[in-house]
Amino acid sequence: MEDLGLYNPSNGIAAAGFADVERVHYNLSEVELYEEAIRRGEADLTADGALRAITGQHTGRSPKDKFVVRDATTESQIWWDNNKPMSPEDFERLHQDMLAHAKGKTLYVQDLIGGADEVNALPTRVITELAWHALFIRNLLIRPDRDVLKRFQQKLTIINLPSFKADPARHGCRTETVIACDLANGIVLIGGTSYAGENKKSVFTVLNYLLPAKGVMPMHCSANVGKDEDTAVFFGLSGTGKTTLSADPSRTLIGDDEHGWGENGIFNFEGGCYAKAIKLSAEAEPEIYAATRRFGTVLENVVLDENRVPDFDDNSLTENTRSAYPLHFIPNASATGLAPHPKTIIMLTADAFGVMPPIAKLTPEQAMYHFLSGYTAKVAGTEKGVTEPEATFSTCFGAPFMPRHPAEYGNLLKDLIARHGVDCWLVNTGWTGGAYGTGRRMPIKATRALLASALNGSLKEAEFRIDTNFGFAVPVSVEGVDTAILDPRSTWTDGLAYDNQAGKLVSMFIRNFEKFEDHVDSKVRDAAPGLLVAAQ
Ligand SMILES: Nc1ncnc2c1ncn2[C@@H]1O[C@H](COP(=O)(O)OP(=O)(O)O)[C@@H](O)[C@H]1O
Ligand SMILES: C=C(OP(=O)(O)O)C(=O)O
Ligand SMILES: [Mn+2]
Repeated sequence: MEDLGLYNPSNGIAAAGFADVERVHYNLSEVELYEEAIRRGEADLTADGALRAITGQHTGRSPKDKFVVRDATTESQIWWDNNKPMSPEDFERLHQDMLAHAKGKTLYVQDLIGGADEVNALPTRVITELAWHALFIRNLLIRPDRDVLKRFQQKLTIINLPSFKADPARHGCRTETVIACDLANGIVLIGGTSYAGENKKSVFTVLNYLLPAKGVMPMHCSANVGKDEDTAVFFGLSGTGKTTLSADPSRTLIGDDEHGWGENGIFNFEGGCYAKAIKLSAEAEPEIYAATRRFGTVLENVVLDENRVPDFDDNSLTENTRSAYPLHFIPNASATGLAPHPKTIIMLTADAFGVMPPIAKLTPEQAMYHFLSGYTAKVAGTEKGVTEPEATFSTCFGAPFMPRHPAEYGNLLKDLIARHGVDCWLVNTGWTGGAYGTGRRMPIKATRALLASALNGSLKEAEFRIDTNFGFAVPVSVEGVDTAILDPRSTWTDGLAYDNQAGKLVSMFIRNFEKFEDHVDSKVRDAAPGLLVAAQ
């Protein structure tokens, strides 16, 4: 039975090949989705009125199970070294099998928009098996007005059936879990995982494919804007602080994760945030904490106590606990998702080796070098006994979401930085006083103080030293910040151990960059770390 409500029947999901489903709910409201999710036993109400769901086996994304259809359109467009191909035949079989799997099921449809900029907006229909996924994606994307819904025409369709198990022999995938992107036809199929983040990052992947063709730079970054219309964007891999640091009471939040940069400035792709909830504290992150403890928010894998109060310190389900809420749950969020051309670019890294300074000024060439490198370090925190951090180089600070060659994104960014005279900084939100295991995480307070002076322009006037390992400029003292942390070597008890660790990290950068050397000019190659030391 199709409950078409506001809909022109020609745009029901029957037209997309679904037949004999038990029921389809179109664009249910938050309250209705709560009722559905709780009635069906998918989720629980928390003491604060949030909706809590547990995802089981998958508590994070499955990048190894993500595929892009390789056809005549995508063949020459995609960076195949980084994207796994799927044949159109395998995709079609997967599609048909998922449509068959949906028979007899209740489905939830949300018609939403990816992209706050009207010209670049991607109307997206998300068809889910789980009511709580429908609420998640409704919180995360842009919710069109009711009158827009009446004439909604999707350009992207996401079908997400967590109970569907893919068959590697039949569908050309790797495991029972699959995220298959047909970029030419605007269809994403998700099966075998209920981690909600796959939904939002699928929209991001499609926009990362579409926008460069229009000369628009898609970015894995958060963004906010100050009173003087001074926009800042914060690039960074997962866990580096995009969401945490973009929530700033003195600035208007544009978005916490994905933006485009076009002719008129930047625009959010989304209409909501997806914050990490592990160890969330009211003191360090008051806005996110408040947004997390209220009606409408979806909590993912957060443990509740016997009174259904969230315990943010409990990592027994995963380290990657999440809170998903609409943008307006942050008090000073933008209503439009639009902001002027950035004045400042921050590249965030969580360096678990404790080598990088808490902030460094980058030349445009160094910015390009670090953008293409995309360095952060993962800590093996969830595995017992493992204390060694692991370096990650994920180009454009988001390799799993980039269908095109990094040089395409790099060239777009390089031109934008030059055209708008943007100041670029590298910020280490990772370890200080030693590597992970010995040192401690950079205090959020210190990071915020350094960012404040970078964004208000005063930091540019500071005295700088040139870092002998990385060649970038590091401030010697900053008002309101403990001078000692500005020089990471001095925070280690053993200076030679620092030099040794720094040398290892420099080598990792150099080895990683080899694949980009033919794609950049000599000035960017010369921005590599270690060269300064060698020249001395
Ligand atoms: N100095 C710091 N700067 C930013 N985040 C920090 C810092 N120290 C600890 N954190 C924690 O690290 C995590 C950063 O995660 P988040 O902002 O969600 O990253 P992203 O959005 O880039 O994935 C949060 O849990 C935050 O509390
Ligand atoms: C949603 C995600 O992004 P981030 O951790 O950057 O917030 C994710 O990696 O699943
Ligand atoms: Mn985030």
